[in-house]
Amino acid sequence: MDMMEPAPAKVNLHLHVTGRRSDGYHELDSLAVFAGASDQLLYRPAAELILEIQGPEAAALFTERDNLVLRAGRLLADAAGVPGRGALVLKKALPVASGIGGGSADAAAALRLLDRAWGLGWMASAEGRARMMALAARLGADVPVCLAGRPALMQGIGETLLPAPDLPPGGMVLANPRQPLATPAVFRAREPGFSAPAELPTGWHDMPSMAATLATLHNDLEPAAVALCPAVANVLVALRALPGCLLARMSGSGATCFALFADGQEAARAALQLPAAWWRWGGGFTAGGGSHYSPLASRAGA
Ligand SMILES: C[C@](O)(CO)[C@H](O)COP(=O)(O)OP(=O)(O)OC[C@H]1O[C@@H](n2ccc(N)nc2=O)[C@H](O)[C@@H]1O
Ligand SMILES: Nc1ncnc2c1ncn2[C@@H]1O[C@H](COP(=O)(O)OP(=O)(O)OP(=O)(O)O)[C@@H](O)[C@H]1O
Repeated sequence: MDMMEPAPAKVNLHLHVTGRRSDGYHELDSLAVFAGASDQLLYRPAAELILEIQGPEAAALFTERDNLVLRAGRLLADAAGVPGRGALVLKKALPVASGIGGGSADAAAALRLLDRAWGLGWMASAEGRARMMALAARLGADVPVCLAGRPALMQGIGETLLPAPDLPPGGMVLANPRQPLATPAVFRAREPGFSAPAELPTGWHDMPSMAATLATLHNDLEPAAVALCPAVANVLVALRALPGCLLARMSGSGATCFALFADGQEAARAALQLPAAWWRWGGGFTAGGGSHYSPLASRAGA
């Protein structure tokens, strides 16, 4: 019997670039949430660590020499001092290089799944979770939030996770014009200058009030992404024209954009009105997936 772990898409509701470190990485302030759109990772025992990739978005990874799932598995095996064996199947449903952290979600799912499969039990103790978080940060800036697997305010370069405001129920549409965008290129194309961190309330009771707050914020990578991939602007226009759309914005480094709706069923219906040539998804928020936990520090004033 296979073991399974979901790898849900991460969506940046706002993304302010607040500074730049001497090593070139950018400091961020970003409210990250998770959509129901998800990859899946399966495990069964095997003599060595191998990965098979299936699913509608698998082809983009067939030439990938160093899949993040295998990197995560090797890193965990080394850190835990175990042989690190298993046959993994990645069912890839999220578009690759699209600003919704698909690779990061897969790496985080691999850490959670192999922790269970290899009987390590790291995720069951605070000390083990801290060690796992450190491994996640070595795999990529988005991997810690994906390991946490629940809404969080990301700061630092992504390794500092603070509690998210209480989120209202609601719906989301995701749309991608099927053009990959490389994260480093988008950061490089950014106009110079920095934004202040967002000032967020402790929560929102309904989606219109959350959208009203978010409308005062922005994604600092959006202009650079539009310059590199003009189709992003078309996606934003199409999302804003959907009935019931409360706010539309790009996620992460793009090109995927999201739109917020009052409820999940309305979002699911709206997604079907977008061009079928795009990757599109509509539904509700999720608290994450699988064995998520909350390694979140406390937010000043929260
Ligand atoms: C833009 C976001 O998606 C927002 O959630 C993430 O910050 C990107 O996270 P990621 O794809 O996991 O990023 P990584 O794989 O760690 O880094 C890819 C490249 O993006 C740039 N990068 C990434 C994260 C960050 N805070 N500052 C950066 O400047 C760097 O050029 C880095 O070499
Ligand atoms: N399992 C994986 N899924 C997706 N990409 C992977 C995977 N393993 C390695 N990669 C590499 O990582 C790159 C970034 O992929 P990913 O889909 O995570 O980008 P992204 O959605 O823009 O991420 P982010 O929102 O974190 O910036 C890909 O171009 C690919 O070369």
